[in-house]
Formats: sequence, structure tokens, C-alpha cells
Amino acid sequence: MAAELIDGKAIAAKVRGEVAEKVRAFQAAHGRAPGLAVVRVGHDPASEVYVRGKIKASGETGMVSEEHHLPEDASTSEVLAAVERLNADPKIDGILVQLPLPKQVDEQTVLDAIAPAKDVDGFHLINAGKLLSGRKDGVRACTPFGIMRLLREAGCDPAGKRAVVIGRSNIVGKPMALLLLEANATVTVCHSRTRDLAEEVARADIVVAAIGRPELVRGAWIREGAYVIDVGMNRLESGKLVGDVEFAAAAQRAAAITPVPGGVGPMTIAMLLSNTVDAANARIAAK
Ligand SMILES: NC(=O)C1=CN([C@@H]2O[C@H](COP(=O)(O)OP(=O)(O)OC[C@H]3O[C@@H](n4cnc5c(N)ncnc54)[C@H](OP(=O)(O)O)[C@@H]3O)[C@@H](O)[C@H]2O)C=CC1
Ligand SMILES: Nc1nc(=O)c2c([nH]1)NC[C@@H]1CN(c3ccc(C(=O)N[C@@H](CCC(=O)O)C(=O)O)cc3)C=[N+]21
Ligand SMILES: [Mg+2]
Repeated sequence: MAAELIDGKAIAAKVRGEVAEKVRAFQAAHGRAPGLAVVRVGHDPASEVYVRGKIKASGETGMVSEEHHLPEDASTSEVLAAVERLNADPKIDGILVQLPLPKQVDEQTVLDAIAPAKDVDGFHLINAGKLLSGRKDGVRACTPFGIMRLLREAGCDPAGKRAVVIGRSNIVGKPMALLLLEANATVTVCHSRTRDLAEEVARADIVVAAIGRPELVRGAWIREGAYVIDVGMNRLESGKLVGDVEFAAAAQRAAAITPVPGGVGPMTIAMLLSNTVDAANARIAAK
């Protein structure tokens, strides 16, 4: 069986088109475009690539975006000062602090300083708590939120299905598990201490791999007809980018699968823009 390819690039383009429509309506109603601020600290080469992608994509939707670059040796209070300025800036609707931060910067303190209404990553504990509590008004983390859209576009309704999420980070694995639960899947969360990962995966109708280990999930583990979502971004020494799933072998068994690149990554950026225009509208509505 050859899997359907879930074309994240194409679906992300569709989402960006929806966002551009909302940006036009916002501009017409309020005389300005929604504003996104990205804070980047130091010189992580991968972060530079991702931030460039975010700035470019936001411009294409008609949004205004700005990048604030702080030096590698910036202190927690310097990063906090940048966040506070953006919290107070009425033209800024969304704030994203690119992770990872240099070691001397306290990541949790910085994320918790972002005004929850401007936290377009959905990483603030208020937004994490809203998701946990089943409230619909919080901001959803971009990567898991985008994955829910990919599943929907692939014709997969999670209700009643067995979903296995591999990874339990605050930015991908945990919010992913909660969104799948909200969509009525039966959810198992696996991690580095899981005794038999192959056995867990073999039962899954939906597999989301968010590990960061090249092709750790073997194609032979995949249940016939499963939906496979690969979040992993692993740069090999050859320069090739591969996911956490052994793609070619998994595609022999899956109903549908996301490629790397061109799957989850572009959707993450599209959902960031979607969260930003939604945050702009919500802030105006709250005034
Ligand atoms: N495409 C996109 O938009 C995005 C892609 N990514 C990519 O997704 C991947 C995961 O990111 P992130 O969640 O931040 O990573 P983290 O490193 O924070 O989390 C990795 C998770 O994988 C688990 N893990 C590690 N080794 C194994 C193993 N052998 N078996 C089972 N589980 C294991 C860890 O378990 P434990 O908790 O026990 O340590 C941990 O929960 C990375 O490749 C990252 O680059 C991330 C964000 C967005
Ligand atoms: N505050 C914060 N928010 C994030 O959302 C965030 C972050 N920090 N830190 C890093 C991770 C990673 N991440 C990606 C986004 C897009 C692609 C992406 O577009 N990838 C392309 C390929 C890019 C390439 O070729 O390197 C693709 O998959 O097709 C990947 C990864 C967001 N993250
Ligand atoms: Mg993200």
C-alpha cells in the first residue's frame, strides 16, 4: 500500500491565503495591519533560518513584522526588557521569542513575561493551562495546532482512534496529546523511558513523532492504514534533512504520511500567522 502524501507546503499555502484575507479585513476595519515581533537571541544557525521563514511568510500575508536581535551574551533581564517593550507596544499583536535561548537566559521566566494575549506561540502557562482545562479561548501551540489541521485535510477524524504521541515536550508532545484528546482520540504519550516503543506504535491509528532522532521510528512498526505525522527535523552530516520516521518504509504501510521537509514545518509557520491575526482581532474585541 502506498500512502497518500500529506502536502504540508500546499496546505500551509492555503492557510496563509485564509490569513491574508483576515489581514485585509483587519486593515480595512482598523487602519493598520496586524503586527508580529520575533525576538532572537544570539547566533543559532537553525533559528536564523526559521526566523527568516517567519518574517518572509508574515510579509506575504500583508502583516507587519519586525525582528529584534539581541547579542549572544544578553542577560535574562535584557530579554525581559525587550519583551516588556513589545507587550506595551499597541502596534504589536503577536510576540514570539525564538527558542532555544542561550544558557544564561532563564527560558521559563522569559516565556511567562509575554502578555498571554500576545503569546502567539501558545507557550505561556496561561495558554497552556487553558488548553489543559478545555477552554476554547486560549492560544494553541502552532506545531500541534497545525498538525490537527493536517489530519483534518487528510480526512482523518481522530475521534475514537488510538493516537500515539512520541515526545512530551511543552512545545510539541504535551500540547499535541491534549489536542488529540480534545478531538476524542484515545491518547498514549511515549518518551525516552517508554519500555517498548515499537509495540506502542504498532497499535496506533495515528502516530505523531516529535523526538529529534533521525528515523528512530521504523517503517515496520507502523500499523497498516495509520496516519503518520513526522515533526522531527534532523540535519544529517551529509546536509540532508530527515524526520524521526523511516519515511520510505513507513509510506508502504501508512494511509497517509507527512514528508520532511514540506510537512509539519511549513504548517507551524502558517499557524503562527493565523494565531497572530486572531490575537489582533481578540485584542480589539477585548477593548
Ligand atoms: N517542524 C516543526 O515545526 C517543529 C519541529 N520540531 C522538531 O521536533 C523534534 C522534537 O522537538 P522538541 O519536542 O522540542 O524536542 P525535545 O528534545 O524537547 O523532546 C524530545 C522528546 O523525545 C523523547 N525521546 C528522546 N529519545 C527518545 C527515544 N529513544 N524514544 C522515545 N522518546 C524519546 C524525549 O523523552 P524524555 O522526555 O524522556 O527526555 C522527549 O520527550 C525535534 O527534531 C525538533 O527539531 C520542534 C518544533 C517544531
Ligand atoms: N518560540 C519558538 N517557536 C517555534 O515555533 C519554534 C521555536 N521557537 N524554535 C524552533 C522550533 C522549530 N520550528 C520550525 C519551524 C518551521 C520549520 C520549517 O519550516 N521547516 C521546513 C524546512 C526548513 C529547512 O530546510 O531547514 C520544512 O519542514 O519543510 C521547521 C521548524 C519552530 N520552532
Ligand atoms: Mg512551534
